[in-house]
Amino acid sequence: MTNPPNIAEQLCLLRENYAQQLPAKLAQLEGAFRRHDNVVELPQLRHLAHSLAGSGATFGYPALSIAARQLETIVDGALNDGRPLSLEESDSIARLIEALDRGARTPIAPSSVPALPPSTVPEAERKLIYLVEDDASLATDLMLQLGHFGYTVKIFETPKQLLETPVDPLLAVVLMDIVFPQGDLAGPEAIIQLSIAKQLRTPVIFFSFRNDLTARLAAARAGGAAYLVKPIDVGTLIGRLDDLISDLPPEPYRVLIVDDNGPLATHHAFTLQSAGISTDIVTDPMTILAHLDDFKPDLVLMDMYMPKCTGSELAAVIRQLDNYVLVPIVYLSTESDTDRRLIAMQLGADDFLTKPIMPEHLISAVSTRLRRYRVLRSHIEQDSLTGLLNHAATKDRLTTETARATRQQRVFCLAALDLDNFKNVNDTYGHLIGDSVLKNLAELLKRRLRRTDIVGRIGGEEFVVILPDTNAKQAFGLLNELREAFSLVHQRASRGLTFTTTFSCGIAQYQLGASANDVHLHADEALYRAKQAGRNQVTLADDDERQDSY
Ligand SMILES: Nc1nc2c(ncn2[C@@H]2O[C@H](COP(=O)(O)OP(=O)(O)OP(=O)(O)O)[C@@H](O)[C@H]2O)c(=O)[nH]1
Repeated sequence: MTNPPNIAEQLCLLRENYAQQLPAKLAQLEGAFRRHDNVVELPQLRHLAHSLAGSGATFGYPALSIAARQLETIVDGALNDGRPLSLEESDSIARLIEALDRGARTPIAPSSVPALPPSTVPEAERKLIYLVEDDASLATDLMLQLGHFGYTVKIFETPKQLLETPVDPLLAVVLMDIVFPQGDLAGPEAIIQLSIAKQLRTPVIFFSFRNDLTARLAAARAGGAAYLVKPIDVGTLIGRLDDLISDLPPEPYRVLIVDDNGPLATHHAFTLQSAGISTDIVTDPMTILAHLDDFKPDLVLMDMYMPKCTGSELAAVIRQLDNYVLVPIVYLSTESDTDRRLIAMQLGADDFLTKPIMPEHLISAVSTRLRRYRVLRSHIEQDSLTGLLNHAATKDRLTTETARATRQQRVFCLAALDLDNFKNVNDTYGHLIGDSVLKNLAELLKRRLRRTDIVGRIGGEEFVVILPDTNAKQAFGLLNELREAFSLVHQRASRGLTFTTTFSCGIAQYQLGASANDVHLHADEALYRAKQAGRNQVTLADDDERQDSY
């Protein structure tokens, strides 16, 4: 998300620019009216009136907007009948032009833009965990295990040590044992003290070999967010941590604004950005396909009438694209004619918002639709076991990434991962334990990769990772690190037994002109070679191997 430094100032600047350009726009409209006997001028007159009707109120000229809208309706009538303006209509327009002039001289104060939500510490930085555990070997083991998933763990041997340490602002969670040499409930007692003394707000997970009601009650009274019984299953712990840290700022919503009126589009963009929504603007509708691919909007906010093509035509085009069949398309228009609205909606749009619109109304209307869309999309795209993208969604993302790389001459890598001898895991420990291995790998990939990386589960024990703007050498280093980390994760079987397992990986770097299928095929071939060479390794596709040696 790119928020401008001061949105209120930027909006003020837009208003000033608009005010400066207004006399010229009115003169242009008057000129077009003077030549109205020439029927060719009428569309131009309507266009100018339409533009003023849509933008006037947004920039503080509501009276001008109303007059322009009336003028547009009159010209529209004549144009629809294919005739020149009648004498009566010309008189009305002359009066409306006077009203436009008056409206231009009486701007109203701008409505305030909602303040930005309070900033949160970025996700990448909120991975610090305090672990309070007197068994040094258990503490070290847990620290290493959590480290594989990208968490930083600080160990305290006693609750007293924790009480004496200033709380780090980046602290995400406290992991607290219950029993210490100092007392059978020393852990929860220390947390109560800490909460009072330092107003600890961080969630606490208690863990213990004790599984009795007294211990659990003490943990609950100390405000524990979860209770785990030793031996701790890392997968379960990671799941709890994820639940607790899920108040992290979600990926910002993305709104694509399509409007040939640049200042108006910018105004809407600033309004939405003030609510933390990321925006992209299209002023030339003919460039929309590239914007869709690059920006991947969660909603398209569209003007109805633009030169070159109308909003409805554009909506119909968007609906032809498989990836955008569901994305909400909302018109932001001065159109009030119900029939025309209905026709426009039939071509694929979801709703109409009427211009001018108050900033808070725009934000609220757009946010509701964005939330609904994200929930719907996650149901359709997620693999239910791991929460990663499913096969179809991953394929879509790969196609999109390939198109983007081709167009922008960028690089990306595709990594194909497959668990080694997974059938043995299922046969030895059972299908449920196999499932938890799959979940653990998914967690590791989610936690250790960038937000911009795309992770999907495309088959039973097959995963892929798309790494945008990453070359083969970088991808090799990264996946090899993940391979090693995963091989060290203690997978928990029944009766406290643990085992380790590995994956093999093939990586292909996108080569200019290649298709999504080509890239996938090359990654699969490299994966096959990794399996043939003994498993638990990362192999590059032939082409990439020749380009660099490692
Ligand atoms: N637990 C679990 N197992 C699954 C799932 N989907 C597929 N599998 C199992 O994954 C195993 C895949 O086995 P194979 O394709 O023979 O490969 P492998 O044993 O992993 O051996 P290599 O790939 O050659 O290293 C089969 O036993 C499948 O039953 C799932 O959702 N859960």
